[in-house]
Amino acid sequence: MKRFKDISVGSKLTLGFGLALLCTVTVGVFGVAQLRSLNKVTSEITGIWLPQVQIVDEMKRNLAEHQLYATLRMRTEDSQQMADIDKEMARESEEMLQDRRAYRRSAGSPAEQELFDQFVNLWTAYQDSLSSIIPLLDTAERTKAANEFEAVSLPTVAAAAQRLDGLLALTNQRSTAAAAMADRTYTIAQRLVWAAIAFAAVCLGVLVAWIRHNVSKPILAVSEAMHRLTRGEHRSTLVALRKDRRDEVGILFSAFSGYRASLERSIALARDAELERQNLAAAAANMPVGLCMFDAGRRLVFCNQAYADFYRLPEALTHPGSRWADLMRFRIAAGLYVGQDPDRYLEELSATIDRAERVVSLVELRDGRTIDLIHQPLPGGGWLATHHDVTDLRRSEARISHMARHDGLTDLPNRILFRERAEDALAEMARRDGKVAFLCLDLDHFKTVNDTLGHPVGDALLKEVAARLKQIVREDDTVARLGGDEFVIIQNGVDQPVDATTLAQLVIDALSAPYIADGHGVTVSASVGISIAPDDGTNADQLLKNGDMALYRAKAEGRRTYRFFEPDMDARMQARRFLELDLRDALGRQQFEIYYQPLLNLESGKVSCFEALLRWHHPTRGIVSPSEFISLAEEIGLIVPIGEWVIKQACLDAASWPEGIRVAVNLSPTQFRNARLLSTIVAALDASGLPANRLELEITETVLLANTQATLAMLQQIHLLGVHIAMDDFGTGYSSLSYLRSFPFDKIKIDQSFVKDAEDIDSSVAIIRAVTSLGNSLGMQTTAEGIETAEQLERVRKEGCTEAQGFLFSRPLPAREIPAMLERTRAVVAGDISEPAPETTGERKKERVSAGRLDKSASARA
Ligand SMILES: Nc1nc2c(ncn2[C@@H]2O[C@@H]3COP(=O)(O)O[C@H]4[C@@H](O)[C@H](n5cnc6c(=O)[nH]c(N)nc65)O[C@@H]4COP(=O)(O)O[C@H]3[C@H]2O)c(=O)[nH]1
Repeated sequence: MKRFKDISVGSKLTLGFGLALLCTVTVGVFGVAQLRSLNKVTSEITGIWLPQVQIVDEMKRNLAEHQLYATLRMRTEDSQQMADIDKEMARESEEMLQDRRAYRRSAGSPAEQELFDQFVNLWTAYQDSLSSIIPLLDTAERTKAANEFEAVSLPTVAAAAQRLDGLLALTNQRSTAAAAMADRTYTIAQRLVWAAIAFAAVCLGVLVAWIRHNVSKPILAVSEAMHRLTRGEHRSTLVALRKDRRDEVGILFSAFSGYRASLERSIALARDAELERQNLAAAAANMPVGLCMFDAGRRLVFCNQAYADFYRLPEALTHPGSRWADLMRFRIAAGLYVGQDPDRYLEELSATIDRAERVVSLVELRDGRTIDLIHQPLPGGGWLATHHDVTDLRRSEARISHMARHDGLTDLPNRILFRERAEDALAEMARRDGKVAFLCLDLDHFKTVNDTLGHPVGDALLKEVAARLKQIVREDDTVARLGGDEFVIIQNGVDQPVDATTLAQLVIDALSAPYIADGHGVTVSASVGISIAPDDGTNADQLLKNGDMALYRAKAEGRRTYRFFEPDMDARMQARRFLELDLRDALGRQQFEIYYQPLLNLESGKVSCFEALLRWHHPTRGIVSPSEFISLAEEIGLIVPIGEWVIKQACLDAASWPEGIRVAVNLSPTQFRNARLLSTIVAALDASGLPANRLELEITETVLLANTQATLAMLQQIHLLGVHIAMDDFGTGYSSLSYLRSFPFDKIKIDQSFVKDAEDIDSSVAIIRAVTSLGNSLGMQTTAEGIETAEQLERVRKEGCTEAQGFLFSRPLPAREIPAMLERTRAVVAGDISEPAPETTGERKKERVSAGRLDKSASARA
């Protein structure tokens, strides 16, 4: 059901008026009824009672006059008078008759009727008495007549008059009652009218009050709120108003609320738009891009500060309305225009504006700046132009372009520019029917330098290498760095292969000279692989690949040298890749075995140690020498797990040997840098039960290259366990005697190349002597490697070596051959054997490769 407040104001007013009307009509109808009965009473009074009273009064007068005439008639004797009186009496009688008839027509109540009837009877009796008396007057019986008149007529008249009085009294009584009733009816009617007036007044009052409260006031409030809205006070406008009404006022409220909400939205939108406009204006004003807008009349609409600053415009020219032509003339006059013909320039610009086309152009200013100009025509005429100072950007682009094509460290061309230059060189070669040599080179042991001395030293070294290379090559040649220590030289105009070898040797010599890199003295050498176009290839990729293979060969064949590409190298590289795949599975397939070679203590004449030398039983190739796979294992990161296996297995084997015989295990630099090394050694000793002092670790000088605190700390920790540390291959690497002082080695192993040369080369003998004397003074054992003959043994013994190792005593053999090796060594010491042990089955001639623990080529001494 609808709530009252939800009924519309119109309906409420209609309802109110209806109710008021109903009440008023009811009261009015009642009042009219009262007035009607009043009218009836009044009619009765005037129409009935008053005439009756008049009739009765008339009858009373007629009766009295008739009685008077009758009395006179009794007394007169004059005949004339008698006749007149008779006439009058007849008239009176006639009038009486008329009155009686009139009265009878308006007969009243039964009591009145009865009285009237009594009166009529008495009148009739009176008339009758007179009728009998009057004739007596003319006779002598006048006295009798008089008596009779007094005795009968007069009392009858009196009685009749009495009846008339009674009748009059009754009539008066009824008319008085009717008057009283009329009076009452009038009072009621009057009260009803007043009540109706009062009710109408109250209704009107209530209506007015209601309208004031419920219509006028809200309308006023809405009007006031509208005024406040107009004044901008739109926040608290309708707080006092009821908003739950559903009538016209409610609709007005909600319309107002809707209007206010929409106004608020509009205001918010306008505020946002204004904020946006301000932001845009601020952005436009502060953006680093010069911005200007001209109208169709070529007058300035807007320009920002950057635009004014770009062209150093005076303030007067930056105001809206400034003419485009003035601005341009100012810019030309200020010397910012580069061309020769300013007028023509202006004409061209003007034509561009007329064409209303979007134009993007780069404008070079006389002061060196470059402006990126975008001219954008606007729909209504005019145009918007952005002026972007791209000077720095262009420089950056040039720099980025340089960086994209040059190596960041050395500033040499990188792979991208190398490829471009290679293509140019090959194209030129094709035109001139000449040759181009690709010299691929890298540094020998650069990785070791990097790993041990740190990257800053490595970087400094590479920079110096780049500088030296640039000095060597001709201007039209290209030196590029392809990554790491990988360089390539494109040598143009090669007539003969010797031109390439000359350059290669120059490179090797230049790069092998000592360096001071980041404060460290470093010596490296370089290897070079040469491929020559068009014989070895006609595109850069092929030539590079072939040059790399030649480089690999140069490194494999001793480093610090150069090699030309040969067609079969590809096949060898393939073989190496297969070897790598096999090596990855070798440990899991238990294809490794440790061979041992005895070391003889020259003072006691007994075997003091066996060196553990790893062998790989390859399923198809037979026994593979470590010189073939250790460097590969280093490269592919397998040396750590393989080395751990060797330490564990060697300790286990040695634990079963006679007391006092140690086992020596080779450690590659990579293994030594592994943090797990110490725990591996401890675990191997624990597992085998081998005393720590029966384990010897052989490290090369490269481990000590870095000579960092971490390296020395690791050595100390291993040494503290009781493990012996030997410096292996001494003399082949950097041969810095200072390394011997940096750590208390237990043993120095003099490389076998010195032993071999000792017979012919005095310097080798001198070196052996110097090392043994140094070892003696530092309390270190000195072991001569590679003893193959009794003479060599005698020589090293004479030079003071304390230990000897070589084929004379035994070749490296499996662990099960230990007793046989001990037997043979005793025979050698006793002088029963003076020839080197024969080569065993499957053992191949060892290749001297210079990587990892195999770094002991004779060439390294050079
Ligand atoms: N011509 C000649 N050679 C002799 C003579 N006496 C010993 N040799 C050879 O000289 C090498 C001595 O080992 P190395 O200098 O530590 O040189 C080792 C060592 O640096 C490395 N190597 C061997 N086993 C391992 C290993 O388990 N771990 C690591 N990291 N390197 C190993 O491989 C190198 C080569 O090992 P092998 O081929 O076994 O070669 C052995 C041995 O067979 C001799 O009188 N004449």
